[in-house]
Amino acid sequence: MRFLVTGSNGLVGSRVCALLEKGGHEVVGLGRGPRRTEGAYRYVECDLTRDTDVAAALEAAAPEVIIHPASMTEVDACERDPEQAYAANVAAVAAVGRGARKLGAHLVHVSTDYVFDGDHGPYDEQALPNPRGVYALTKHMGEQAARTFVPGCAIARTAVVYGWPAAGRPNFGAWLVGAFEKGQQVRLFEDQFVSASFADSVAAMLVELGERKLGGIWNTCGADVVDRVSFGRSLCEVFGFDPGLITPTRLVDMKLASPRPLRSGLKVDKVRSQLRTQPLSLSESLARFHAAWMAQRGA
Ligand SMILES: NC(=O)C1=CN([C@@H]2O[C@H](COP(=O)(O)OP(=O)(O)OC[C@H]3O[C@@H](n4cnc5c(N)ncnc54)[C@H](OP(=O)(O)O)[C@@H]3O)[C@@H](O)[C@H]2O)C=CC1
Ligand SMILES: Cc1cn([C@H]2C[C@H](O)[C@@H](COP(=O)(O)OP(=O)(O)O[C@H]3O[C@@H](C)C(=O)[C@@H](O)[C@H]3O)O2)c(=O)[nH]c1=O
Repeated sequence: MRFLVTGSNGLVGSRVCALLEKGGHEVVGLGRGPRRTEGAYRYVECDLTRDTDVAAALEAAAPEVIIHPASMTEVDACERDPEQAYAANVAAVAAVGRGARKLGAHLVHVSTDYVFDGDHGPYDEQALPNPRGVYALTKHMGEQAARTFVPGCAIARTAVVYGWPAAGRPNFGAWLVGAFEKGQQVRLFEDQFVSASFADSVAAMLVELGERKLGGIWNTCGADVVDRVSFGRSLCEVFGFDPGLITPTRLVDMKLASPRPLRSGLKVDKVRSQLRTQPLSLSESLARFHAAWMAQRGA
């Protein structure tokens, strides 16, 4: 099948491209600026906030399926720059959706657990979003934009994605490993509960949604809901780092620009029962994360 993947320089997009290539699919990766990932798949430079460029790139690639992870993902930067956040997380989705509609392509749109307020998580696919903060609001609007142009699209919500090697912005897991390796103290939120997700596993679920052209909402994330301190301590155990480097703190004490959901987390019963790709437990995810880290160090 012919796939087009946006955000191919990013964490999720790079994994999706690699997996599709491995699966024998024809892949076009779309990214902003020069290519920053390996692989034999075709790379096309495209700023998704430029409607006419998006239309032209999609038409030229003529994909059967589009997987759309590209997004402005720095939560606090979105809060400070709503114009940019709207352009990347809403208008760009509309542009991709319009192109998909014109081509009759299936669309797998990638979204987030942050569409929920985090008052009563974990959430299943039926739960009603109540976004707080600019990143969350724009991601929620992005979901509506995708559904407006491609009613049969898949909305794949994921959460706290981490992986090695880190592509795109520094991810939570890679950031922790970097700090612990240097013996640096980190302050971790003890009161935010999340479905942390291993990037390769998320990519595998997105690929299955694309290959099977499934529509509707899907929680494509890790199987366990965990607070950030427990995640850090589990990571220390698997990697052999000192858990004493973790100072538990409350999210509110970090005085971040954007609000974040506290009791978040996504339920994975639907994915478990309907996808062949099964969500990974935290311990399996961390074991794979560690293996990838060791492999890159040549160990
Ligand atoms: N990472 C996480 O913890 C989570 C992510 N998600 C969602 O998953 C998806 C993938 O995230 P992830 O891979 O981790 O994020 P990354 O930040 O690693 O990748 C996002 C990519 O989108 C690209 N991009 C942003 N704006 C544009 C634009 N205007 N034109 C073209 N490309 C653009 C970025 O390009 P550039 O490199 O040039 O900036 C980057 O390569 C996103 O939709 C995100 O909302 C959901 C929950 C958690
Ligand atoms: C989690 C955490 C982060 N930090 C720092 C690291 C980093 O500089 C900054 C933000 O961290 P994170 O990126 O992990 O947190 P955050 O930006 O909230 O992560 C979110 O990203 C978006 C894309 C999503 O969709 C969400 O699911 C979620 O993964 O705060 C701490 O100091 N302590 C902590 O406990």
